[in-house]
Amino acid sequence: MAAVQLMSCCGRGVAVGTTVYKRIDSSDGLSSGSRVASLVRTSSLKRPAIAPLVQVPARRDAASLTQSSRNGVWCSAVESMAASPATENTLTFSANPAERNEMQEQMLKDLADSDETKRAKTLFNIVFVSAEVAPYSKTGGLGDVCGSLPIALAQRGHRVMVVSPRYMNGVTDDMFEGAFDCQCRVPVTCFGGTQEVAFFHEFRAGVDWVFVDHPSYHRQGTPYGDTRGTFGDNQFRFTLLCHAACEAPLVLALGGYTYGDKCVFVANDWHASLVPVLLASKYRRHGVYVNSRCILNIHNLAHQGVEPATTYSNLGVPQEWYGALEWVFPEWARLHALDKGEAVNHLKGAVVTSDRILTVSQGYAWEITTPEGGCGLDKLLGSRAAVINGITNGVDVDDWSPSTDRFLPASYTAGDLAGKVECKAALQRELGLPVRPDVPLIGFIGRLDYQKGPDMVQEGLAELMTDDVQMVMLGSGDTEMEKWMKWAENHYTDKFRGWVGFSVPVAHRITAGCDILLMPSRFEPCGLNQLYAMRYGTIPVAHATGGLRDTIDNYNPDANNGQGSGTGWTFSPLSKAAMMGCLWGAIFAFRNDKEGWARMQMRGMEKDMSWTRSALQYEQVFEWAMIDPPYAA
Ligand SMILES: Nc1ncnc2c1ncn2[C@@H]1O[C@H](COP(=O)(O)OP(=O)(O)O[C@H]2O[C@H](CO)[C@@H](O)[C@H](O)[C@H]2O)[C@@H](O)[C@H]1O
Repeated sequence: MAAVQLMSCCGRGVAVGTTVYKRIDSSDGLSSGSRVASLVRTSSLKRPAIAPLVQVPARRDAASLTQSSRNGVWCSAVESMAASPATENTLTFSANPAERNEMQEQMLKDLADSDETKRAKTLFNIVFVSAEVAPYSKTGGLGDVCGSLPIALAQRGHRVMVVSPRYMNGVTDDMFEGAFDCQCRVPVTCFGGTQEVAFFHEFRAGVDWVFVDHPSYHRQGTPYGDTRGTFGDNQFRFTLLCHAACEAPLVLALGGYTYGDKCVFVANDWHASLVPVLLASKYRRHGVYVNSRCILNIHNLAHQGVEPATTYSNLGVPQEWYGALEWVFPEWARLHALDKGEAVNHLKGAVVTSDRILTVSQGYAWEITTPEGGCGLDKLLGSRAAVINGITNGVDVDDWSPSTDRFLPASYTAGDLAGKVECKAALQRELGLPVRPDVPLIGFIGRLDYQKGPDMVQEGLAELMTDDVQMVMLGSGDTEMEKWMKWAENHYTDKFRGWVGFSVPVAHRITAGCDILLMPSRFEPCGLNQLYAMRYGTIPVAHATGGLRDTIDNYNPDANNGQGSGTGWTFSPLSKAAMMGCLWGAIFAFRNDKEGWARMQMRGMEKDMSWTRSALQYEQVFEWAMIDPPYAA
C-alpha cells in the first residue's frame, strides 16, 4: 500500500458573486451551453515545476477552522479517516496553493501506482448526476465516463447511483427498456410552476441507474438538440434534472433502502451544476445534506450554461443566492448601450459552491486556471486551486478491447496482431478504398467543432494527399465541415473518405483498422480516442494539450538501448506546419521502422488504462472532501 498523505484543504471562502467575464460564441450548435471558443488557446502552455514542500504534523489550519460552522461534522469525518487503514493521516502543509496542488497531484499519482486491494477501505454512498450516460444516452466522452466510472466504483464496494434523464426518443430509447417505474413522483417548483417528475430504475453491473422522467425529455433528437439546433429550453430541462437528483437519494428506496442524506455527489459539467447550489441553499438550511459533499467534475469548461439574468428567478434557488450564479459580460461583449451584460452562469455557480473540483486530466486541471484555458473562469478557479485535482479518465475495457470487440471482423491481442491486419483490410473494403496493407491509413473521429480541430485536417489535407496515404474522417456537427468532407471524398476518390454521422460501430472499426489516429484538438480536457487508439495498436498523433499531452509519450526510437520508448507523437504549437511535420515523421516510421513501430504498438496496448486505477484516485478525493465542512454561505 502506498503511503498516502492527506493535506488540509483550506481553499474555501470564494466570494459569492465574483464577477468573471466570458465571450459567447453563438455558433454552438451541438451540445447545449455556451462556448468560449475564441478565448481558448492552450498550445503553448507549460506546466510549472513541482516545488519543494514543508511537512508539519497532522492538524487543520486555522483558516479552515474559523470557517467551519460544524466542527462536529469535521471531527467525525476525521475520525472515520483515522479509523481507515487505507490512508495515513499525515496532513501536509504548504503556504503556497500552487505547491499544495502539486503535492496533491503527486499523492494521486502515488496512489494510482499503488497496489491497492480490490475493496475500498472507506465506503461511500455516491450519486453521479449527468446529462448523458452510456449506453443509455451518449453523444460523447461525458456519456462514456458516466457509464463506466460508476461501475468501477461499485466494484470497489461503494453504493453508487447515477441520475440522468430518460430520453424516450433520444439516441437510443429502447435502451431504457430495462428500467422500471419506481412509482415515486416528486413535485419540483421552478419556472413559475410545479412540475412533476417520475423516476425509473435499473440495477445493472452493481449500479443504481436512475432515470428522471418528464415530458421535456421525450422529444426526438440528442440529449441537447435536434436537426434544427440546440433546444431552447435546456436550462429548464437540466434545472429539473438537478432538483430531481437532489431528491432521489432521499425518496427512492432502491433495493429496500434509501441512500439517505450522507452522500458524495459528483456533478458533471454545467448540466448538473445546480446540484451543489441547491444542496447549499435549499437543503442545508433545513439540516439536510449537512453530512454530504459535492464534487464538480469538469469534462469541458467551454460549455457553462449561460442564460439571461432574468431567468434566475426560474431556477428554484432562493433569491439571496443570486450572487453564486451572477455573471457579467465585459463591455465589448454587450449587444448595445443599454445592455448591462448581466447573466447567470450555472457552471460558475458550481465552481463557487462545490466542495472540491475535479477535471479529467492533471494537465487540464492546471490549464483551466490560466487565461488561455480558463474560458473566463480562470481567476475564480485559480482562487480555488487548493481544492482542484485532475484524474485521468480510464477506458471501459469491456467495451473497448480488441480481443472481445463485437464490432470488429477479427479479434487480436498485443501478442498477436494478425487480426489488426484483417481489420484494416475490412475497413478499407467497407469504405471502398483500395485494400492495401502497405499504405498508411490515418483516422479522425470526433465532433466537427472548434475544439476538435477538423479545420486543421482541412488545412493539411491537400499536402497529405500528395503522398501515398489513405485517410478516413468520422464525425458530425458543423454543416460546412460536413459538406467539405463530402467534397474531399469526391475529390480524392481513392484516398479519402468522410463518414458524416454518429456511429459507434464505425468508430470501433476505424480505431482498430487505422494505423494512425490524428487528433489536432485545440484543447482536450482528457480525450478518450487516443486511449482507445493505443489500446487497439493504433498510434496517436495529437496536439500537445490537456489530457493528450498527459497520456501520450513521445516516440523515441533510441531510448532503452535501442528498444525505443513512447506510444505516439504530440506536436506544438497547433499549426499546419507542426501537425504535418509530426504526421510525416509518423508515416516515415510506419514505412521504415517496422520493428520500432510494432514495439510502440505493444507499449500502448499494454498500458494500464483501467477505470480501477482512476477509481482509487476518486476515492482519495472523496476522502479529502469529507475532511472539510460542506460549503455553506
Ligand atoms: N461521430 C462519432 N461517431 C461515433 N462515436 C463518436 C463520434 N464522435 C465522437 N465519438 C465518440 O464519442 C467519444 C468522444 O470522446 P471525447 O474524449 O472526444 O469526448 P468529448 O469531447 O465529447 O467530451 C469531453 O469529456 C470527455 C470525458 O471526460 C473528455 O475526454 C474530453 O476531453 C472532453 O472534451 C468517444 O467515445 C468517441 O469515439
